[in-house]
Amino acid sequence: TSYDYVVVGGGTAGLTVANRLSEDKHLTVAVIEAGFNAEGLQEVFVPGLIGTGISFSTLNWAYATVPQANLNGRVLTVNAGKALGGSTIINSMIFPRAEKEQYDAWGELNNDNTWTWSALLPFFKKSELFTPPNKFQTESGVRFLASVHGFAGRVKVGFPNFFFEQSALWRKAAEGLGFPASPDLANGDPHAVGIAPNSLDAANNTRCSAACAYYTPFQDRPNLVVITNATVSRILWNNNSASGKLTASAVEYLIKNETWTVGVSKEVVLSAGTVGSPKVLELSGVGNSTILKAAGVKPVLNLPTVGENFADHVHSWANAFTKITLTKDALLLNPEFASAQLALWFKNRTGLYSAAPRSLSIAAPSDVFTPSQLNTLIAQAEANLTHFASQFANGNPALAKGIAAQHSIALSLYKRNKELPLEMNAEPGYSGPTAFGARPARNYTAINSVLYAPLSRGRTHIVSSNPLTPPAVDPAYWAHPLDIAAQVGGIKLARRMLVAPPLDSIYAGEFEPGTDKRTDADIEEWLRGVVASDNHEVGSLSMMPQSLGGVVDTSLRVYGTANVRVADASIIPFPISAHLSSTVYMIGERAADIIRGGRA
Ligand SMILES: Cc1cc2nc3c(=O)[nH]c(=O)nc-3n(C[C@H](O)[C@H](O)[C@H](O)COP(=O)(O)OP(=O)(O)OC[C@H]3O[C@@H](n4cnc5c(N)ncnc54)[C@H](O)[C@@H]3O)c2cc1C
Repeated sequence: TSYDYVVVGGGTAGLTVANRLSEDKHLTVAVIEAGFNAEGLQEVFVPGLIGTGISFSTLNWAYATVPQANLNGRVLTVNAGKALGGSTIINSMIFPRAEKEQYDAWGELNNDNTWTWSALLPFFKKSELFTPPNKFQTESGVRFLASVHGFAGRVKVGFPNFFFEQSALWRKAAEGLGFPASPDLANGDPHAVGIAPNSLDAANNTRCSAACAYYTPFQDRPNLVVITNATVSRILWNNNSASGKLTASAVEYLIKNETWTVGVSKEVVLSAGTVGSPKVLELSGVGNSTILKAAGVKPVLNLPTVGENFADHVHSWANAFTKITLTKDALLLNPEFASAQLALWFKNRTGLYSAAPRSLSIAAPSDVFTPSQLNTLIAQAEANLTHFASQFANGNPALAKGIAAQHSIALSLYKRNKELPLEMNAEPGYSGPTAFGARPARNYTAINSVLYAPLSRGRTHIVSSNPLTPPAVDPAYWAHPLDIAAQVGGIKLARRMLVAPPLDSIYAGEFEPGTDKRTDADIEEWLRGVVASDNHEVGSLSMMPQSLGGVVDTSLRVYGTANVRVADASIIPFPISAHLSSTVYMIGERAADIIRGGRA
């Protein structure tokens, strides 16, 4: 069999592209997905069951990193969904957007004004089916701007039916510390505090994943075929291409141990995610020839930056005991209460399980550093710019220029107080590194502090020609001093928040990092032992000019190939100040529009 388009990976962007291409009845589209359709599992569709059941065990690639040199040699886990719908099956459903300036910087890096906030906003809207807040939600603090949302798209976006009291106290505390109240965290100006929209079907309070949005309602389309439980091993190439460029002719995949192939008459779209997509390219012979040969793969096209420029957000926390008893901890502390709440959710879609997180704020440098600290940090980063850019580029001179260009943009945004280094979000219950049984059995308030603008860059590469062998993922966390300073600053800001009025009214003492961690050095040392991936990996097949070490052009086509494009988080050139899924849907919409010649 042969299809016009074969999409590798039925995740966030993959299903978006497949859906939009198959709107044209004359096109045939196949999606090949390693996981299964998990839409019917309650741990998937009930918002408050995020992370429970088999979410994190089975529906998860759980990529292990190589030991992290700057984090005491620890091996961390980068989670990524393995199911139809990809990471939107297991993610936290938080659905804001990054700041305008960062999308504009994609255009600046690529000298292409079709990749800017204003050019991309229509594609954000196209993906979205937004339900405005009802009276209860508005009274509970939800605010929104109709002008930035889409009302006829596919991904259902709305707000939960339950709001924790401590989250409201935290939002007021953040406002007291100078964060503006956000009119809408998807408006491109997220230096503010507010309640983020969720990828949630407001009509019945269920998760809306990429499968819910772009597959389930369209599964009867005769020209759309989805093959699940099928792991793509490689792209097969046509030897005598007229264009002189590498041309995909088929895609090979494994079901159990059996090998299958499917023909491609137009294009392959790689949507296997930031770790999965470079893996498939490398297994297909496209990448750094030295790395491929070492893994036992015959090089077909030397494109040395495949898998490089990898970056991820870094998660940390500060938490305190709280006087409030209606927290997420109550569900763990009291199983009977938890059963009653779950029954309540099934009965009328309310209660603690109806709430996906979360109230959040995005901090600017001025919230984290004093002016003199910031000046010193920026001066040091500028002085060492070429040093770090070439260190992170793994010996590739073009990529060194690309990373230097990314760092210059980030630092100039830092100077204008426009780079947003940290997300601070309030967790109405424990969030931190200590397991349930190992911490005091109490109620908590936690502030997650997530490094959003890391300058560190790492890589992901295959180590074997066996498609079932996981790649070596090296995010190189904390390889840049500004990243460390920002993350330490985030913990100090989280501590200030925990005791700021009116949140101080429920404060019952700090648990973590703990009052013995007093100096910056104490905090830094503690963080090295506990920080985690925020599962927001980007950049491994970056959209940048080839002269800057990019892998895809602004049509998302892999350099040197005639008919292979990439649509997923791997094309995002540098980390952005938001949870990623809304941006990845936008990329999927844009990719389909480009493929259909802007006629969609
Ligand atoms: C635990 C967690 C929490 C998160 N929380 C949030 C959040 O609250 N809000 C938010 O906006 N973002 C969140 N994110 C991030 C966001 O969900 C992802 O960045 C985004 O969904 C990635 O989209 P993608 O299309 O790049 O990849 P994915 O959606 O991961 O899709 C890749 C797909 O390819 C498949 N695949 C991979 N390799 C192969 C292969 N060889 N053959 C066949 N199929 C393959 C995978 O199984 C998967 O279905 C979270 C992510 C995780 C993991």
